[in-house]
Amino acid sequence: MSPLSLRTDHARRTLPIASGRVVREHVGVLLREHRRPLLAVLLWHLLAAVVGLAGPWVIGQVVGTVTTGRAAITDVRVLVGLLAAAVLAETAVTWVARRSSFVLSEQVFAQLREGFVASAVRLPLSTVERAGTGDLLARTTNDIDAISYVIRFGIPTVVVSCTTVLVTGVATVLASPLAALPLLLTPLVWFLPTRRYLRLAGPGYLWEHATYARLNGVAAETVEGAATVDALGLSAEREARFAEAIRESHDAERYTVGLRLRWFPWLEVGFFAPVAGTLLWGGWLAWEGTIGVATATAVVLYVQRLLDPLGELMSMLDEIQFAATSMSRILGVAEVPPDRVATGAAPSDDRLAVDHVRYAYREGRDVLHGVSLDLRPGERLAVVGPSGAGKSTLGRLMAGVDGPRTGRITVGGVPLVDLELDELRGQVALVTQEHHVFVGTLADNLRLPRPAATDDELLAALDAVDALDWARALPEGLATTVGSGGHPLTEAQAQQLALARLVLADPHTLVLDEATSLLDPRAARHLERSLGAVLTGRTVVAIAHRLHTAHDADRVAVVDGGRVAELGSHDELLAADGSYAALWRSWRDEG
Ligand SMILES: Nc1ncnc2c1ncn2[C@@H]1O[C@H](COP(=O)(O)OP(=O)(O)OP(=O)(O)O)[C@@H](O)[C@H]1O
Repeated sequence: MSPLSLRTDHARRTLPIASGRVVREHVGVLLREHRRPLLAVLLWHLLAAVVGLAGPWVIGQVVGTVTTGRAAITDVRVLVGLLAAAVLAETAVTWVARRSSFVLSEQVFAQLREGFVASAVRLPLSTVERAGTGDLLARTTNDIDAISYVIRFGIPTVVVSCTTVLVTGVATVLASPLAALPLLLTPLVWFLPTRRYLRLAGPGYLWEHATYARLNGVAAETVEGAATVDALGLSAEREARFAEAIRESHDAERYTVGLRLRWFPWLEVGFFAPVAGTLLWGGWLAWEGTIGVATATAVVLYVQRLLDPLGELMSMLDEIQFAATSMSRILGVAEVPPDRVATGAAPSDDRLAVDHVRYAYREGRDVLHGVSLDLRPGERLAVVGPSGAGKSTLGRLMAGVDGPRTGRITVGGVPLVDLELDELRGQVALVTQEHHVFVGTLADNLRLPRPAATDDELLAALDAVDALDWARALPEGLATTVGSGGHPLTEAQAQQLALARLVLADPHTLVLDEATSLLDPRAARHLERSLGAVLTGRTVVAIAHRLHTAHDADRVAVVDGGRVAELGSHDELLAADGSYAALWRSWRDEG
């Protein structure tokens, strides 16, 4: 497979990538929004470039005066004084110009980063899961870094270089159009190689970025699953994955380095040809007497002065090309369509209803085939069935994590996906085995669902889940920093923290997805007591993998092959003698 078709393959698997037109439009909007400061920056740099012209002109005068052989020492002194003043003025104006462009760059960068963070946190969970965390991580780190470099150093460099090149170029031509002719060599040498480079570099850099995303994904997965890697002896497998991801990055980098290696020599030729040209050509013109020595000297110095900014401009062009692909990845995050649009409709009651729901993770492959279920407020419904039947998928849909492909899941008559997320979480919540403790105080962690909760309410929520004792025993109580790097919490404590958050969110319906199955039995019993307190008075859907949960439930739904095969109370289903009765008998006999 060619590098570029590989790149396209990568792009399909990752989050969207904005088109070049979207990137250009966004840059246009940014420039328009910062029009005034940008104009000020341009004027300062223009002034710096004009002041900078004085130096070569004065040197030209010194050379011209000295070569006449009749120079008075006072004339030379005056010129040297002028030169010193020109250098001082250039330094001062350049300092002000650079400072103003740095301030502008920081403002633009902050705006871009805030926009990205806002889009990233709004991403639908299903999209992040499908794309993998590596891609999002790479966009948050590598891409933001690339853009930050270009905005912080690129904008100032481009502005300085363009104005210097423009002003110096015009001054050179004004000094002597004839002597400035070798300047034309530069565009002649650069045109074709630069066009080719720009055509290939964009896709090449996109490919490179995609391989970084893959590498990040493998690294993040390995760190997150370090305990599993260790327990199952998966180091060799992880190493092989790393090696493959690194090889892919290496191939991508080789490709883009190859592009640069073929482009750079032409840049070098384009730099030095006009200097050598003006030196020879200007020298000959002065020798012939067509122009004066002072003019020839000034033209050669001007052309030489063009070299640095041109060099910086060209190397920035490469960085800009790299950052433009980063920008298309950053802006691409905002192109993910929302998976829900709040309509403002308010549920009329607490009834959750599933109506002919179909759902597919991959197009054309439904895993739920027209599921309908009506929950009775306050009941406990156990969902049982063989592995892969669609229980967890149904649970996610009933909690509004994903929207159905067709059909409706409503609460009080309003589809879950029509509710604001905050509103939804006050109606129905999913309880899983995954309980993230965020870095912050215990109080911060508890207040996530209800930022306005008082300390007393937090303590009451902890008490409700039997967690008050250990929470009080923490070094600083509610103010103790927990989460990565903070005071360590046990797995059971982290789960209780999540349950206390649920008490504060106070949804009327809970979907439990095997919430206690991974804990050791003692912790599980303790946690079940805490859970029991949270469940009281709420409608509960328990995705059950132990049948005794089903036995205790008001009703049992047997899901098989993405359909509700049986629905009724434990006794009714036993009497019906269907698949539930068979499952129950085999479980009881095993027990
Ligand atoms: N993220 C996903 N991407 C693609 N397919 C998925 C995904 N999650 C689940 N599936 C598929 O959907 C089907 C239903 O899976 P689901 O996890 O809902 O079943 P389950 O009844 O909860 O199984 P288990 O009891 O083993 O957890 C399975 O065929 C599964 O392979």
